[in-house]
Amino acid sequence: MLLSIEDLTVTVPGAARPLLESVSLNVAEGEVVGLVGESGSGKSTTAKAALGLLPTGATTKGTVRVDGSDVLALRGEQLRQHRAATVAMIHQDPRAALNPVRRIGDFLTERGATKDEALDLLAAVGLPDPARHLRQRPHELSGGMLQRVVIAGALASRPRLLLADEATSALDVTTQAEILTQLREARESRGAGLLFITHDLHLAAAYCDRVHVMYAGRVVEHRTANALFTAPAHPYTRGLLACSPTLGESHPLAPIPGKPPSLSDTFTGCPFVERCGDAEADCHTWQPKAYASEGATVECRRVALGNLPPWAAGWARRPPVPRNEKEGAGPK
Ligand SMILES: Nc1ncnc2c1ncn2[C@@H]1O[C@H](COP(=O)(O)OP(=O)(O)OP(=O)(O)O)[C@@H](O)[C@H]1O
Repeated sequence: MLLSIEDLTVTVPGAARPLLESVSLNVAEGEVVGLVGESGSGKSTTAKAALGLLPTGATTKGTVRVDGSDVLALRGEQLRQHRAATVAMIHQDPRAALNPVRRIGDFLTERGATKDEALDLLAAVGLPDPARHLRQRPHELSGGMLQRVVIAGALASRPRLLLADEATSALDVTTQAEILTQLREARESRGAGLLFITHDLHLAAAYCDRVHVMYAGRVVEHRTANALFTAPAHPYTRGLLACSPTLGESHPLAPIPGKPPSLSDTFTGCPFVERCGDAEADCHTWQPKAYASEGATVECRRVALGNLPPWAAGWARRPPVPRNEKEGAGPK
């Protein structure tokens, strides 16, 4: 497995609850894995953990392995090498990644590309005039072109794992589609894995092989993209689908009531209970844990009990079992 995050909990001083709690997530070679959720759910913190980049003063439990290396144990030169060569992160704002006074060519060669490779990379990400772009500075290119440059820069070091954090969210839909295609091709031709972070569940479902849904620092559902889209099991996933518009389908948008919790909010039971239209009294005291069935996991007491709301009936053909506990240790 290229990226393997096991039961990761990240706590920072001053926060009433962990930033991440019991997060488990894998990305295999050549795979595109999605990470979705509202703002503050912990998506970026999860991706940064793969870079060994955690908030100052953070304490951790659990493991993060990339290509076999125990990332949280890397220090000094090993950590620098890991960030420079094994993993590459692409952010939403390309201008933040580029030095405004340096030429595009310098940006690529600083990342290990020769001049010929830099030309090939710019062509590979769909830029029209690579030779000219090499001599240009960031202010001479549009936002969409700069994002392609940043992707070329991420590929220059031939990383094993690409982390795309809302990498296409600021772009118009045509440019977004082209960049997603370039990322997929880059991944296929290089056998890299891609962790794709977005707040757009429809985009994740269309683009990824598997999707993790995060809420309040936890992975509340993990399924194949198709299963997540056609038969969401967690009420939060269903809420995300119901409040995002789709082309060609007319359905009234139904926002999820309430707000995502902040780091000062603590929970006595399921973190989603206050916003959940399907909650029962016991959900207020139910300690969340992941239940697994047929390669998927979900953290919902009703699903764990088999007491499914009608819309989640497609979830499991056999009773789910707790992922982290012995079979039989069922929910309250
Ligand atoms: N360095 C830090 N120190 C303290 N808290 C942090 C730090 N970085 C992130 N957080 C907090 O951790 C929580 C998760 O943040 P994170 O950026 O991972 O969420 P996200 O899902 O990526 O959100 P967004 O979509 O807005 O980027 C938030 O409440 C955030 O304020």
